[in-house]
Amino acid sequence: LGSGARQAPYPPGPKPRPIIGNMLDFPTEEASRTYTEWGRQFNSPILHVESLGNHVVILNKREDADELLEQRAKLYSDRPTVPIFKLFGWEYNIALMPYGEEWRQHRRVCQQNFNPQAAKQYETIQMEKTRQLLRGLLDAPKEFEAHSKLFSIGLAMSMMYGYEVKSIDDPVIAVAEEGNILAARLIVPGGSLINIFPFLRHIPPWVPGLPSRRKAMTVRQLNDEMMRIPTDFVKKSLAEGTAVSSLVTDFYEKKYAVGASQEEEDIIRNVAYTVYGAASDTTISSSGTFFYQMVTNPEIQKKAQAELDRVVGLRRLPTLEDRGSLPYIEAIYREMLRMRPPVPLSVPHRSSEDDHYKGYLIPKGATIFPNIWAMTHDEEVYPDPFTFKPERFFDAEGNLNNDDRILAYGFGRRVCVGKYVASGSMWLMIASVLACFSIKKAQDEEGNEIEINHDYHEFGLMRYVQATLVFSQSFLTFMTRPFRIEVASSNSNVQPVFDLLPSRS
Ligand code: HEM
Repeated sequence: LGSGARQAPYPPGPKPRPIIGNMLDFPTEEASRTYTEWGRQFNSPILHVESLGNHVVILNKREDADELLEQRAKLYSDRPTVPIFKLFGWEYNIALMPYGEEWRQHRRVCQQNFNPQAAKQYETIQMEKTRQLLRGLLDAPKEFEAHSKLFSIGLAMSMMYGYEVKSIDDPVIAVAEEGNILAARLIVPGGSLINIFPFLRHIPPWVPGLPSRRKAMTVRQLNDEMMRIPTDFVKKSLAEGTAVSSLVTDFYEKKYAVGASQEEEDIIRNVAYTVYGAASDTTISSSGTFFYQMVTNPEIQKKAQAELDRVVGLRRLPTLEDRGSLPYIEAIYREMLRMRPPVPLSVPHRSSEDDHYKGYLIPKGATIFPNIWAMTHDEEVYPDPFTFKPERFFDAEGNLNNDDRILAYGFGRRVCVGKYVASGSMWLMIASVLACFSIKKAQDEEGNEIEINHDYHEFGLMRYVQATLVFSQSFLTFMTRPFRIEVASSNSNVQPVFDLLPSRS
């Protein structure tokens, strides 16, 4: 700019302090809510904070996210990255790859394997894992958290590696969990400022809140293990002739038969590794939301069960083929991801050029957070946003409305590439659990319901129902829906639904 020209202002936000700018303003928890509050405070859906040349732009409205991240995707499809990612081994994670040829190649392989048509190949696994979940809930209802974890991680491991996770003590889970916990803590502002302020990596490791070198090394090791263990498993099972079809198995089969380049092999390894991380945590978070919303909304459960009984009947379990005829279950799925998007600030994008929007300057290199949570709690779009109300997805005639874009999956060219697979898994889980169980609060000795804790917590980029505290195990009960048993015993032609479930090994 010439000396006389005035640069367009940055979007509004908290006033920067001298030298450190907004360093102290970055929320350390509940970031999505804080940014929503800022939106009201500064009367702007677009916000800006900055410290030492690191710019962060927050988009609280869907229109702005659509305009920038979708219409102007060319400028907004990069990811913020810092050198320490490499130290962690995160350069293999597709969700974190810079926008460019390498990412494009990986994304293409994802699209080939997870597009709506290809997603159907996972239906058998989705059925199997859902039935294992039902069986687990039936046999050991108090351990429902463990079952839900096993379901989520088991799905990803089966789809990617044909690896059957038998229990949550499986070493593969332990490794992934530790890695995820560390990773999640490190990649959000507040979780670790290092992402926003790369210079912080020069600060001594004993400074609280900063990942130490040791932690970084641990992440790296866990990461390597996460890739190695299941890949070795696939190779071994192919050699032994016990391999089960999966993304990685199918690749090696092809490689051994007709050959494949090292580059292809690396891409498949990275896809499987990324999906394992990307699919597990999001699914755990959503199942937590599901159990929580169902126990707090018994009348919604009843309505859903009435639909299931009417459409599916009592003789069988729902399948993905029923999806089109179960609109209320669909609405529960939409509402679940609206109320509690598992990744409330999405995965940040990065602007690759200076851009001008609505009179503001969005500088090159800015970290862009689409605040999904703010968008799905926008009163103008979703009146009474804090109430769980599947009915909001129906029109006046009682048909599902066309609000089927699930914002929880993000935006633009970086939108969740696994969303069709995720959608199938979530839907099937909801329909199946509700077909078989009524989820209720537990009762104390006097028969009074034990109140559950309503807290959610934000953890890294993720949002969970606070596991042990909230759902302290005995606080939920899973009542098998009695009529199924009754019907079964009064009519010998009807096979009890639970007999259809695999027994627990
Ligand atoms: C309820 C479940 C899920 C939710 C809510 C979710 C959400 C998200 C979000 C918000 C992003 C970032 C989007 C953006 O940058 O704007 C993302 C990226 C991604 N997701 Fe998912 N996800 C889910 C399940 C899955 C599953 C099952 C898979 C794989 C089968 C998957 C694979 C990926 C990958 C590979 C990326 C990186 C995309 C890229 O950077 O190009 N996700 N997901």
